[in-house]
Amino acid sequence: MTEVSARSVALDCLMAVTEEGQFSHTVLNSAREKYAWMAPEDRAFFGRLVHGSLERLIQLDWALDHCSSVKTKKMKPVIRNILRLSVYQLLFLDRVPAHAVTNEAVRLTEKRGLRGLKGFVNAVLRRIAQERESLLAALSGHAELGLRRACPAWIAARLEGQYGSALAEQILTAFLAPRGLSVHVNRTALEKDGVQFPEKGREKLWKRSACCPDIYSTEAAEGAAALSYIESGVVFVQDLSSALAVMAAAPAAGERVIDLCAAPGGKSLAAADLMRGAGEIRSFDISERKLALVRENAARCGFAGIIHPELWDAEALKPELVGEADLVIADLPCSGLGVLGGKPDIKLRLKEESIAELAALQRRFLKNAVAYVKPGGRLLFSTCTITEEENQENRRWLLAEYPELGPVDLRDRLAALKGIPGADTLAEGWMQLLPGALPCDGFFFSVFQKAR
Ligand SMILES: C[S@@+](CC[C@H](N)C(=O)[O-])C[C@H]1O[C@@H](n2cnc3c(N)ncnc32)[C@H](O)[C@@H]1O
Repeated sequence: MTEVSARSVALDCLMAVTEEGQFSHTVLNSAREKYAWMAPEDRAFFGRLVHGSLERLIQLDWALDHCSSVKTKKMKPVIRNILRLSVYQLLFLDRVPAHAVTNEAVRLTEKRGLRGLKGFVNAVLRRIAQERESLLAALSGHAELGLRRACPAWIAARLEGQYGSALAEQILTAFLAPRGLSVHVNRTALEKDGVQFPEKGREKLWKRSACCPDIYSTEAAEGAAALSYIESGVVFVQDLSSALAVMAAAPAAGERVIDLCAAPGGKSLAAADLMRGAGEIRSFDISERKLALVRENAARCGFAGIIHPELWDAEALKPELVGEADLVIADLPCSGLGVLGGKPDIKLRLKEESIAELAALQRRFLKNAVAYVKPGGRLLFSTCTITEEENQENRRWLLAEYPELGPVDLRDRLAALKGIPGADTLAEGWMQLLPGALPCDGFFFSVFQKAR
């Protein structure tokens, strides 16, 4: 019975993302809060439905267009989304029998006041259930990479152009793989409070990263195993890629750090931990709402004394900070093509022309970032994307525009990455992490030192 409500919540979330343009993680977080009374498995179920339907949306619409007389574009939004949720279950989830999926979709159609379309919904879903195997075979063997791997054609073409067919396929396949939860251990808290992580008897739930000793991951559904650790600040949620970027910048105890675009605070937290809570981190962001998260995260992890969140536009220079920072972290807004696995709505939302606009925006932020670095200090420039324009081209631009910047050899700092595809550029001070090569997001980092 509660599963009916879970589907109804999933429908509301999917409508908010696809019809109103809201962000999936924001919509899902609010739904999880609002429906905290639901059984954990129902909350996990609506989360799975929304994430999966967005992740596979292109394939779901293709299957619907194949099996319905009315094309998805012409359907009423609520019907389109009821069908998407249902086709996702029919094609990609084994746990719910086809008749139950169809019955629930028909019931939902009636509940949403569209009684007259019950027959249509029923007929389309019955046909998709009947043709399931041939639809899946047609998708997985489709000549177009985008359809084969549930990604807009322009993104697939761009990745093929930049990385070649085999690597583009690897990247897009990795985005579709199930994701566990990755956390960064708060060594400062462990040392101070004598706490052990993972607790005795629960070690088997966690896998320590071979590339970064502070990162652990768990397969446990919805990260339930991690909740109490996160709440007590023993760990914080962080992908391996972000932890590697901060390790590359090597923040040290007592340093003055500026984190230019800090929210929700992941890099600031990792830096504060490597600094063992000693020094100063000015954590700027343009969003007051997101700065509240930095504040919350810092307090929970015991770093309120070192992390100082502040509302500031990275495009505006703070003259009193020019030449003051030992380290500037410029983890900049970007197209987000490296995190499609966790935020699948990016592939539905992003426009190709935004890539050039974002690359230009990054240069405006980087100009100020360079100014804050003191002689002999470091700059970390990173993004969670995998496009040449935003990453390598902006790195080359920095070196050409600011002769006082030089690359930092990162081989010793990230010795565990030796032999990993893409790690050969660490000697030049940068790396493009690609999903599939390592169990992490697609991410770019580059570290520079300013001449003394
Ligand atoms: C990639 S996220 C930063 C992630 C963060 N460094 C972390 O590790 O948790 C980019 C951030 O840039 C912020 N941002 C966007 N435009 C900005 C601006 N003009 N000035 C300052 N921050 C900005 C966004 O609010 C967002 O929080």
